[in-house]
Amino acid sequence: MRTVIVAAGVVLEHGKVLLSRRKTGTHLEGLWEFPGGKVEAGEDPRAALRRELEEELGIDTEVGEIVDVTFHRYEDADKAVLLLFFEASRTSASPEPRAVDVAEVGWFGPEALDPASFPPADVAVLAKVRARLHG
Ligand SMILES: Nc1nc2c([nH]c(=O)n2[C@@H]2O[C@H](COP(=O)(O)OP(=O)(O)OP(=O)(O)O)[C@@H](O)[C@H]2O)c(=O)[nH]1
Repeated sequence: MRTVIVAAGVVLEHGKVLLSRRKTGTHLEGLWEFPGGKVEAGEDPRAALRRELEEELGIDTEVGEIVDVTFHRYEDADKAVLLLFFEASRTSASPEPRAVDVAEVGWFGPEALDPASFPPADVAVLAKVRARLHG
């Protein structure tokens, strides 16, 4: 089984977190997730996250500290993911997020962070993000 490295962003603004929904036809289609994607061979994970946020949501960001690192095996897809969740913030010049290459995008409060709507690999980080939103 191969392991893919994925960089995902925890973008908080005004007590809400930015989430995107996976497109139909992809692995885990329809679920909400922290926007991001695969780190390419030789790519700096923070640079990968900036690139993915630009490609998928059209936003310009600065990537900060690690929020969580998780590992999960998706037996059905015959792949494992090493997920690097980073704090990220929009630069002052950034456009508003829009669904460029995701099904949907939006800002959500803590009550929306129901693990049933997210990939199983996100359970631990969801608890941390919920705590940050309440804090
Ligand atoms: N961006 C993101 N990906 C996540 C999260 N949680 C999680 O399990 N993943 C998994 O990490 C992988 C992200 O890769 P991707 O979005 O670039 O890849 P993909 O579906 O196009 O994969 P494929 O090209 O292998 O079919 C997917 O398997 C996705 O299900 C999350 O919160 N954010």
